[in-house]
Amino acid sequence: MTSLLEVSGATVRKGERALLEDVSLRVAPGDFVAVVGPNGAGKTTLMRVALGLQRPDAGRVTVNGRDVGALSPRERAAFLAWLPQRVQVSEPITALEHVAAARYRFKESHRRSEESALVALARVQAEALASRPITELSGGEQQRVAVAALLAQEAPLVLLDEPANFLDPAQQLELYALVGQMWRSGLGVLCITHDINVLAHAMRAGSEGRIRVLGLSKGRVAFESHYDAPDLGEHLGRVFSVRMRGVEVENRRVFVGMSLERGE
Ligand SMILES: Nc1ncnc2c1ncn2[C@@H]1O[C@H](COP(=O)(O)OP(=O)(O)OP(=O)(O)O)[C@@H](O)[C@H]1O
Repeated sequence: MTSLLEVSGATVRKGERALLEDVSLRVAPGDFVAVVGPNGAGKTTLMRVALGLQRPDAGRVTVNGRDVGALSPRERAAFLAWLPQRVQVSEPITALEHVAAARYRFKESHRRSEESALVALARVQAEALASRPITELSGGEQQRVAVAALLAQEAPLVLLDEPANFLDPAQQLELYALVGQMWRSGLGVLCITHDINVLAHAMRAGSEGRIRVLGLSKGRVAFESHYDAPDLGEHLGRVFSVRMRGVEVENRRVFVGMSLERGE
């Protein structure tokens, strides 16, 4: 399948420093690409570059074959939907209005947008939140509404920037289970996280090998692998400067970090 999103040799500099150096990746519908790396590795910079919010100093980003910078917001919204760490809404609009607004690229009546928004809210079991002001929802409820907005946008690729960062374990699990459903329904997922274990909630036994993992360190690609690769723990350990071991828990592979000293 063609890669709808292609980042080729992206480099971002701030003064003498390279925040991103020659990073490439491709995401097609049905792909799941996880970008992992420690704080400051350049993950969010890569996300901003992929979304066209930051122009790389070198390299290129294309969406459906066109330079991302040449796309209007409406055109870009037809291909890429973005789930940030936290919903940024200062106006007390309702959850329904928020989700309906994600359909702005469609030329349709307000009523039609709201009908589609209700369907999207129902898909994430959040119909009961429809008339609640979004500013009054808990972090987990807001992220569920944000996932409904992603669905309502009907874009073939979703970009997630550590969307579970502020959520408790139960809410994290729920959010990534939803992401897994979206992936299985055929969407392409580019997911940035410093905690690889959240991905275990998105996959089903047997699908680990389909999750590509790109490790970033100091702005560079440190490794490219798959979730089921035997040496993934070693790769992760190297970029996070710990020892990492993959262990099976209830048929899922998770990674446990241990200090370097105790192993030596
Ligand atoms: N506008 C900026 N000016 C200068 N340095 C910046 C700017 N934005 C980011 N940086 C630096 O670039 C590096 C990469 O930042 P980035 O936010 O992409 O990392 P990250 O991997 O997403 O980190 P985290 O996991 O902490 O969110 C960091 O060292 C950061 O301090």
